[in-house]
Amino acid sequence: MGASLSHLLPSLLGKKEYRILMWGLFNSGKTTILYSQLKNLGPVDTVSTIGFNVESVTYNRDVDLVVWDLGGRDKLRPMWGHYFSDTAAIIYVVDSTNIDRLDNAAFELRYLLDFEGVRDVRTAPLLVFANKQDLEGAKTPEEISEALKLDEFRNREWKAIACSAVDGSGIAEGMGWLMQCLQSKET
Ligand SMILES: Nc1nc2c(ncn2[C@@H]2O[C@H](COP(=O)(O)OP(=O)(O)OP(=O)(O)O)[C@@H](O)[C@H]2O)c(=O)[nH]1
Ligand SMILES: [Mg+2]
Repeated sequence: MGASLSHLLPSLLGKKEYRILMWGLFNSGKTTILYSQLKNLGPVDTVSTIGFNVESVTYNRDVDLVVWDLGGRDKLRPMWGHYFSDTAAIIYVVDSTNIDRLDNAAFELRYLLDFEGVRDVRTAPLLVFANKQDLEGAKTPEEISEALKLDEFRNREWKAIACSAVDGSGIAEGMGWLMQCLQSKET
């Protein structure tokens, strides 16, 4: 009862609520982005996520987000269809310093986007966070876009943005782009 009322409250107040799915290889920085930056909790110690985290995030006065952070090691992929209905947008997080795993990151991104039965994900805008830019050797968002072959995605809006989950750079820019995509879809 409490949960369903709290779910209804934003729409009763005229607030928009968007469900956002965040994924990427393990250790890419998803949980750090969620708690340190989106929930604004400051530095956090994370452990590799088993299953998922789901959190409500107040984006601004008019918009709430429900962010699903799926563990990169998740063995529960057959269950994905249960989480994804009404997904408005996807955030894909990449460790920009881990060049050896970029091919794998490209493969796993397609696995997610092709996932059967995930109707809304087929057109949802895609924000790629090229994370860990505070570390030496981080690839640029252009290099990450190329490695992930993002220009193959012709039927959805996408953008790669440099960020650091540790110092917060780029997070607001990325989320701002995503919100613009979502709001322009509605007008
Ligand atoms: N230097 C630096 N370290 C980061 C950054 N983002 C995350 N980390 C570190 O990378 C490690 C993994 O971060 P997590 O947020 O747990 O990664 P995850 O993507 O949630 O991993 P899984 O839950 O296993 O899928 C942690 O030690 C973080 O402190 C970043 O932007 N810069
Ligand atoms: Mg995690």
